[in-house]
Amino acid sequence: MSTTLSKEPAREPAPEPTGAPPVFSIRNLWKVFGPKAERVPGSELADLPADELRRSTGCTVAVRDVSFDVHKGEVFVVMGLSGSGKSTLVRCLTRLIEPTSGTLEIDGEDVRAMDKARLRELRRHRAAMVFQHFGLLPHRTVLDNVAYGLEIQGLGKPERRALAMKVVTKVGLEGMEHRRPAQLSGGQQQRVGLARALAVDPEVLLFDEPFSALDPLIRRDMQEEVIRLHHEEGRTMIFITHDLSEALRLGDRIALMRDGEIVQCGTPEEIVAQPADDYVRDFVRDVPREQVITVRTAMRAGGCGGSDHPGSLAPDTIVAAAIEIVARSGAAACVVEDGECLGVVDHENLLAVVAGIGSERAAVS
Ligand SMILES: Nc1ncnc2c1ncn2[C@@H]1O[C@H](COP(=O)(O)OP(=O)(O)OP(=O)(O)O)[C@@H](O)[C@H]1O
Repeated sequence: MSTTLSKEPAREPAPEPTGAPPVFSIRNLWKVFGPKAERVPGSELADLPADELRRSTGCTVAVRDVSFDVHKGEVFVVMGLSGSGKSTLVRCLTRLIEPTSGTLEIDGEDVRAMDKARLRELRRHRAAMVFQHFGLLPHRTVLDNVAYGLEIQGLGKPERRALAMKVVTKVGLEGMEHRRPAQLSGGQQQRVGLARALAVDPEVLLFDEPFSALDPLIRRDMQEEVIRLHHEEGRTMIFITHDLSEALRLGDRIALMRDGEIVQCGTPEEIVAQPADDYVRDFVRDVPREQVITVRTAMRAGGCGGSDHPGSLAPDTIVAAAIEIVARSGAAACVVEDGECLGVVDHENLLAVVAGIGSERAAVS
């Protein structure tokens, strides 16, 4: 799998959990499709190979005993190959697909116990979904498509149009608000889909492979748009993709799925530097490691012993940037945080990252 990444510096880390309940908290979640699905989770049937289970019971395990939290302000990416269970998992979060077993909370509230009205409220106000096929209404203008969710909420025409116009501007569609969807490019239509989800000001945005139908340049544009919006608003986002470079670019954390299970959940750096097993290792094999791994992982821990800290790199500096600095100065550089020297990087540590030697042993804090 070949991967290209931007040469942007390492992204700001996601906010640390504050002790507030996670936005989403998922424990031992299963989704089994088929007759009498509820007998499968946790039973011997669940251990059968997928083909055999299907033959003997007519059931398919799409999500298998999955647990994770999504924290406020985080971009959480669910990644995996086709059929690994990404869409099913994310649709279970708002019960667009009914989970078979497990617990599921949003802000500490039990989603599985919600009645129809509460669920509608959840989907409309709290967790809005942006789909790959944008589902725009063809006879409505851009503005009225964006205002659609507000109309459902019962907002009057002038208010909803004013609000929608603000969001249209935010996603860069100003001047196109009176066009109809057919008069827009695919990328512009996707922006309308994004604006429509943003207009209801949801606590969480759920993206289901929203950009996979777009050509690579427009796709890149939209990824940057999402990063920009996230920086501006700090909104919690859950993003499905099967594209590794998209996951690495967007995710604060990535859950990598295989056959319905999460095989590893961690920061892009953890996944690239410390793959949990051979499957993940193979998945990330072609990632340009120097653009994901930081000097915090690459450094030889322990202060330099001096006080002027030559080079003085922040711990989240990516190795690619550190290589340039060390190569220019011809000397080792210190990794410094709050005036304290955490360690030193030199040619040898930095080259080891590029070569994929040793960093799996290093701790990623
Ligand atoms: N309604 C359904 N009935 C039976 N099996 C289903 C149903 N929906 C999904 N599946 C199966 O569940 C598994 C996971 O599917 P899912 O669509 O969640 O995967 P995905 O990772 O999102 O794939 P893709 O990237 O192709 O969309 C697959 O084996 C799929 O065939």
